[in-house]
Order: sequence, then C-alpha cells, then structure tokens
Amino acid sequence: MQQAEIETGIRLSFEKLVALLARIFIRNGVSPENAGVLAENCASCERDGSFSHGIFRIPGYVSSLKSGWVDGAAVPAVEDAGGAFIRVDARNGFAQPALMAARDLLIGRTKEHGIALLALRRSHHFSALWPDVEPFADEGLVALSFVNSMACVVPHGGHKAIFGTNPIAFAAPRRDEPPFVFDQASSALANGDVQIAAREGRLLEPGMGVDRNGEPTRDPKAILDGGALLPFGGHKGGSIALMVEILGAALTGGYFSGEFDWSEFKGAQTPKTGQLFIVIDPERGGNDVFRDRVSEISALVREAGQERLPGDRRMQSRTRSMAGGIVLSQANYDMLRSYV
Ligand SMILES: NC(=O)C1=CN([C@@H]2O[C@H](COP(=O)(O)OP(=O)(O)OC[C@H]3O[C@@H](n4cnc5c(N)ncnc54)[C@H](OP(=O)(O)O)[C@@H]3O)[C@@H](O)[C@H]2O)C=CC1
Ligand SMILES: O=C([O-])C1=[NH+]CCC1
Repeated sequence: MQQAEIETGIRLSFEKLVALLARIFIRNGVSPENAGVLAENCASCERDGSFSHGIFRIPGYVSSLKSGWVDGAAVPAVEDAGGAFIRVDARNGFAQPALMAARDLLIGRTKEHGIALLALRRSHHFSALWPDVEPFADEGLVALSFVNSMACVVPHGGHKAIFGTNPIAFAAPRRDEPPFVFDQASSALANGDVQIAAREGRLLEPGMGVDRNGEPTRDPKAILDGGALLPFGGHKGGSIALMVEILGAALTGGYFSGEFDWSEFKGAQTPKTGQLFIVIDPERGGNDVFRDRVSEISALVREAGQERLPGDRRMQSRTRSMAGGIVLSQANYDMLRSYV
C-alpha cells in the first residue's frame, strides 16, 4: 500500500475486520461456525501483512462459493485412524474448519504418542499456511504442514504444469519470543503474488515463470494466461513440490493439483486437494531446553549476519496492526462492503 493510502485508508480493529468478513462469508453461503473460522484466518493474514492471502482473496472465495464448487456449510467428518493417525474428510468444504474440528484430538494424540498426523482430504485451501501451524507452537509443540493447490507450476525442465504452488509451513516454540515460523511456496513465487503484480502492472524478477510457449517471461499476465510458474531453485524446489503432492494428496486421499476438474464450475478458484499435518511434542525428545535451543539457533543466525528471520516481518506488521488498526484502502473497504 502506498503512503498516501495508509494516511487516507480506513482503519479497522482486528475484531471489526473479523466481524465484517464473517458477514461476507455467511452472506455467501458459509455456515456461521465455518464463517467464524475463515474470517479469523483471512483477517489474520491481512493483519500480518500476508497480503496475497488476506482480503485480496475475498472475491475468489465468493465466486467459488457462488459457483457451487465448494460447500461453505460442510460439516467435516473426523475419523480416528487409530494410534497417532487422524483423518478428516472435509466433505468438499474449506480446510480450516476441518483442521478446527480435529485440533483437540490431534493435540491429545500428540501428547499421548509424542507425534501425531492429521490428514485432510476433499478440502479447499485458499489461504496462507502459517495460521495453520503457528497455534501449535503457541502450545509448545512443533508443527509442519503441507498443502498442494492447483496446477500452475511446471516440473524442472518440463513443459506441462502439473504441480501446485505447494507451500510448506513449519513452526517451533521459542523462549520468551514468538515462535519460529516459516511458510513458503515451493514455486519461485506464490500464484497470489503473480496476480497482484499483474494487477499493479509490474514486471517480475527474471526466473519466475514461462509463457504459454514455454519461453521465460517476466510478464505476470503471460504466466497467468496459459503460462506457468517454475519451482524455486530448479530441481530442488521441484522435488519439494513433488513431495508436497505425495504428502498432501497421495497420503491423505486428496486430489493432486492437476487432477481435479473445476471446468464445469464457472468462477471456481479454490483448489480442492488435501493437506497433511505432522505435530511433535518436543518434550518427548528428553530435551527440556528445546525452546531455549530454538531461540539460541535463531540468535546464532542473526549473529552470523542474517538480519531478517522468517516471521520477523509478519510480527512487526501484527504489532502495528494491533496498535493502530488494520489499514484498508478505501477501494478495498468498498470492495468488502459490496459483498455484504
Ligand atoms: N493455500 C495455498 O495453496 C498456497 C498458499 N501460499 C501462501 O502464499 C504465501 C506466500 O508464499 P511465498 O511467496 O513463498 O512467501 P515469501 O517468499 O514471501 O516468504 C516465505 C517465507 O520466507 C520468509 N522471508 C521472506 N523474505 C525473507 C527474507 N528476505 N529473509 C528471511 N526470510 C524471508 C517469510 O517470512 P515473513 O512471513 O515474515 O515475510 C516467509 O516465512 C505463503 O503464506 C503461502 O502459504 C502459497 C502457495 C499456495
Ligand atoms: O498463492 C497461491 O499460490 C495460492 N493461494 C491459494 C491457492 C494457490
């Protein structure tokens, strides 16, 4: 957001933004219970400056809901697979309410076994991944999550987009500071950031994507219009994208990113795939100084010269938003109001 927009923008408290977003979701067919979860998730992204997955996504949520592609009122079915394995059939609903339905059981099983897995299937994930893992670290646990999305990434050296932008998020508690959290796509750029660049008329850095003929391009519109993104770091990012397809879809029973067919649902935008969580109780490592050790290694990274660690920028944005309100441009505020 430009400085002028910050000065003239509308400032909303986190609670007010959650309430406005919940009204939008309910108005567009989401059950009140699911709407609360989605609204809090989306407002958290906006609060933390995760702009590619905050209110920017509301038109996409609404058009997907209107198309009938996703069921906003789905009641997830939690299945106890025995031992440390929990499954959830999201029943064509959003991933976040499905996670919420299984969360307590997942934490209970993690404490019981030292580690537990949660496998979501038939779930739509349209947000950032960090809000899914950070709360586990707030409870002293280590969490990893993997979600595949919609085919828009070519394998390394390949010519057909079969991977999603497939992010991984990781969270670990630290001593007397926010948890260490990273959340990154396995593509060179998230699809949301390509859309934002296209909207703003900006060229991308070289090496992000190819056009419909497979030629390298810096034009975000060419990537979105029949082109594709590249994995980050060549074959290494490609292997991570492949791993995310295996863990997020093959293991959970969800669709691969290139497998689901939404062509009959005009306006559908939310990928229907799967998602895996691995949650670990660090106390089982027999290491009661785990938090201190995570803080220690974080400090060593800073001392070694890395000025910014993952999560630093988000935490600064969160602090600013909680103190002064979440700033929305007038145009974005009007956009939200138009959906109520
Ligand atoms: N639902 C879905 O299917 C998908 C969702 N996404 C989401 O899109 C979002 C953006 O993904 P992506 O483009 O990969 O994110 P970024 O590359 O912007 O950031 C990835 C991670 O690296 C950190 N980071 C960024 N820049 C630096 C730096 N200079 N030094 C140190 N750390 C840094 C970020 O921390 P910080 O947050 O503090 O900036 C973040 O944890 C993610 O939230 C992801 O979950 C992406 C693909 C698919
Ligand atoms: O930004 C992205 O790549 C995506 N966000 C939701 C689905 C894919």
